[in-house]
Amino acid sequence: MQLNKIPATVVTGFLGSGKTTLLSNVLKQAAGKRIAVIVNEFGELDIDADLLRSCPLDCEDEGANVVEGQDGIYELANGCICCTVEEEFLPVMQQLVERRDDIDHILIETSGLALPKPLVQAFNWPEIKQYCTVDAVITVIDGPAVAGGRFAHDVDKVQAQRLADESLDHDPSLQELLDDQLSAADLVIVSKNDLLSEHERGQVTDVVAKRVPESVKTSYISNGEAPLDLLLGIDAKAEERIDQVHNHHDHHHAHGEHHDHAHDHFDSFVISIGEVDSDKLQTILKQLLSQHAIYRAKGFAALPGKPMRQVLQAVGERLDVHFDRLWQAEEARKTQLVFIGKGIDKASIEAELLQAQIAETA
Ligand SMILES: Nc1nc2c(ncn2[C@@H]2O[C@H](COP(=O)(O)OP(=O)(O)OP(=O)(O)O)[C@@H](O)[C@H]2O)c(=O)[nH]1
Repeated sequence: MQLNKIPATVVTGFLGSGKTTLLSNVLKQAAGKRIAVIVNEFGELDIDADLLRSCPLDCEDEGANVVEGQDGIYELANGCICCTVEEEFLPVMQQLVERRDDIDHILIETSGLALPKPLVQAFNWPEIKQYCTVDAVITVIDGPAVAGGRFAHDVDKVQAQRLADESLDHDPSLQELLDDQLSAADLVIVSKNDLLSEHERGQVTDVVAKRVPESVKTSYISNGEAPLDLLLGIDAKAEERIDQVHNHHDHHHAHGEHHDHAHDHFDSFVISIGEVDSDKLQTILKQLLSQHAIYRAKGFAALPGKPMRQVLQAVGERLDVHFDRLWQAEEARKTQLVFIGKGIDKASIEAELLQAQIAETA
């Protein structure tokens, strides 16, 4: 009898495209399923794992059983999973394989700068292949960003002309990442459908159609809300044909040589300051987002006298802010934000943000 392999779903997509939002919805819906989650972050702070763990106030506690031990969420922070397959990903997969009787499904969120191919190829390593299969590579793309020509300059001529003047948006490495992340897709999820007009939806459809075969389904979703049977149980066995998928970055990975990888050209740092004035912080952040090539900023803010922690999420120039949960007794109340971008300077960004810090009173 053939051994039932554990299905693993690889969720990939650029910084801020909506991967964590999608995962968190899967976990909410997957009642009774025992799911192990591997979250990989490019920055040094594992904010996504923290967000997936944090239970909102209205949490009804009826979602998936995230598998026991390390609470089932494995964090691979500080690096890109596609470059640390052997050192970081494989050992975690080996741990999961040992616990295979307790696991129904594995969900893997790659960092926004990761290429899915090397990760999927790792499923052909004998230690993994015997017990696991890639159920699907799900590529999440940010609908409004793609329609706005942020990645692909074939969106439309007027946009392309406008973008030609904006160095922030005119970045060929982003197009390569989009191509490479889409080339491995078994399912394409276009996120932020709520922000798309009919015309923009058509633009996104055109961009996707040029990059994936017709057999690959595309779904438009809002706030990660997709039915579970759309996302899980696709049974694509993606590892079996991943070697045929062509990537811009193939040669960099071919001989374990990662030095000129696309994401080497991105800067990432964490800024940690004290309690802040929220309005001031948001004003400063918005200014920074419009002036610098910051692709992603996210983290938490501590506000004086507020028992709740504030989450800040910036994607491109859009900033979302909400309170997610109470600060816990053992946590230091501080404001911590990770920045990922190009040519961005930690000292100058920190100096700006410090203007929002509340002076400590003795
Ligand atoms: N309006 C809207 N916002 C969304 C949607 N999906 C995600 N967002 C927001 O987009 C931001 C980024 O979402 P995440 O789910 O954290 O994106 P991610 O791909 O996990 O980001 P990284 O892990 O940093 O690459 C957050 O502020 C989300 O609330 C959506 O469908 N509609």
